[in-house]
Amino acid sequence: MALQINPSILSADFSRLADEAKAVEGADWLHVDVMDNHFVPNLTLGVPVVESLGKATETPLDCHLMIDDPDRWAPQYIEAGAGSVTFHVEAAAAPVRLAREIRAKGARASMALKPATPIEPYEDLLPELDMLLVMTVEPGFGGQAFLDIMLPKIRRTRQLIDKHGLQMWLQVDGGVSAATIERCAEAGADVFVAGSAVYGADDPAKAVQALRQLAEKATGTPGT
Ligand SMILES: O=C(CO)[C@H](O)[C@H](O)COP(=O)(O)O
Repeated sequence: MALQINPSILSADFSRLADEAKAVEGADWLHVDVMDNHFVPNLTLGVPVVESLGKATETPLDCHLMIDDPDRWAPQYIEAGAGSVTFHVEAAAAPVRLAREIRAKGARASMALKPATPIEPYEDLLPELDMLLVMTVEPGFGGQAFLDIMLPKIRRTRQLIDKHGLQMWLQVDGGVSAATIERCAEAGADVFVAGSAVYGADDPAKAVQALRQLAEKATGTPGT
């Protein structure tokens, strides 16, 4: 199992996005939170900014669409340079068709679950996905406290992935920090989004390394 740390640009200084992206080169992916002020009560950035970010960094872009109508918008984020696109199952009209379209366009297909959305109804969809994102805060804002009531869902999702013999990744996002990453890793997550824990640190690149070491220690697994 590869362990990956994905800094979330949501916690960066938006007036210096290119520099902030460069500050975490060495991370596995740059997590880009797209919010539309409808699906979540916050507004961040859209396709043109993703396109510019892609030109500013060598780190591949992991775009998390917290938006209504991802069926319509996801292809545009791939064309803008996203290497992985996550849509919310609560917002997608046709999640299977959307996952297939994302893969057909050459990106990794990922589906997210808000905290109150269970994994079990979506077991049969797992083979259509390259990653499943279990939100560990209510989506919309960085800097929230980790919801440890999500740990059983992370465990159950890992069991389903293993039961089906899938190689897909299991991502967690929200409140992931030095204080919580080991519990997430022990529960079976292998991709960790961290916003304030990385960009709130004096040295974001060192914070990425420190988080990676903690996740590796918790699982006894070297990362990528
Ligand atoms: O999706 C998100 C919020 O909806 C962010 O990626 C997440 O909150 C990261 O910030 P932090 O690590 O500070 O919680």
